[in-house]
Amino acid sequence: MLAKNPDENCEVAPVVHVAVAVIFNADQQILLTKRHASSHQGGLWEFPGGKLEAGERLGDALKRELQEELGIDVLSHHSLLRVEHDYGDKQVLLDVHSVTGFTGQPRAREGQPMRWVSVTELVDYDFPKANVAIVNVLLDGKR
Ligand SMILES: Nc1nc2c([nH]c(=O)n2[C@H]2C[C@H](O)[C@@H](COP(=O)(O)OP(=O)(O)OP(=O)(O)O)O2)c(=O)[nH]1
Ligand SMILES: [Mg+2]
Repeated sequence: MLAKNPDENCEVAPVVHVAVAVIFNADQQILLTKRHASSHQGGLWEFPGGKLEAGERLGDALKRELQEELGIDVLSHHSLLRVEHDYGDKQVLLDVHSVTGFTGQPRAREGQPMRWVSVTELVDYDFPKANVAIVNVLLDGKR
C-alpha cells in the first residue's frame, strides 16, 4: 500500500516564497513598479520580483523575474532581509535582495507603471503591508 501523502490532509495553505529585488541605480535611487490591479495586493507599489518556481534557487528566481519583468540581467546582489507576512488570504515569505549591479535599461515589459525614487521618497508610496519592514531597513540606511 502506498503511504499517504501527509500534505493531502493539510488545510493550511503553503507559504509563498517570493524573490524581491531592491534595485539601486548609480544615483542610489530605487526602482518601484506598480502591481497590476487584478493581482494579489493589486494597485499598490512594489519592489520587482515574483514567486520561486518549484525547486528553483532564490538567486535564479531573482534573475529570471527581473529579466521577465524589466529585461535586465543581474550582475550582483546580496541578501537585505527576509519578511514573513500573513495577509489572511495568503502567507508570503519575501526574500529581499539588494541588486547593486545589472546590465540593460529597465523597462516595464508587462506594461506596469515604473519609477526610480530616492530612499526618502519611499514614504510617499502605498505598498503592501509586508513592505513596511523593507522600507524601514532602507530608511535606516541599509543597502
Ligand atoms: N514582487 C513583490 N511581491 C510582493 C511585494 N510585497 C508583497 O507583499 N508581495 C507579495 C504579493 C504577492 O502575493 C507575492 C508576489 O507574487 P506575484 O504574483 O507578484 O509573483 P509573480 O511575479 O511570480 O507573478 P505571476 O507570474 O504569478 O503573475 O508577494 C513586493 O514588494 N514585491
Ligand atoms: Mg511579480
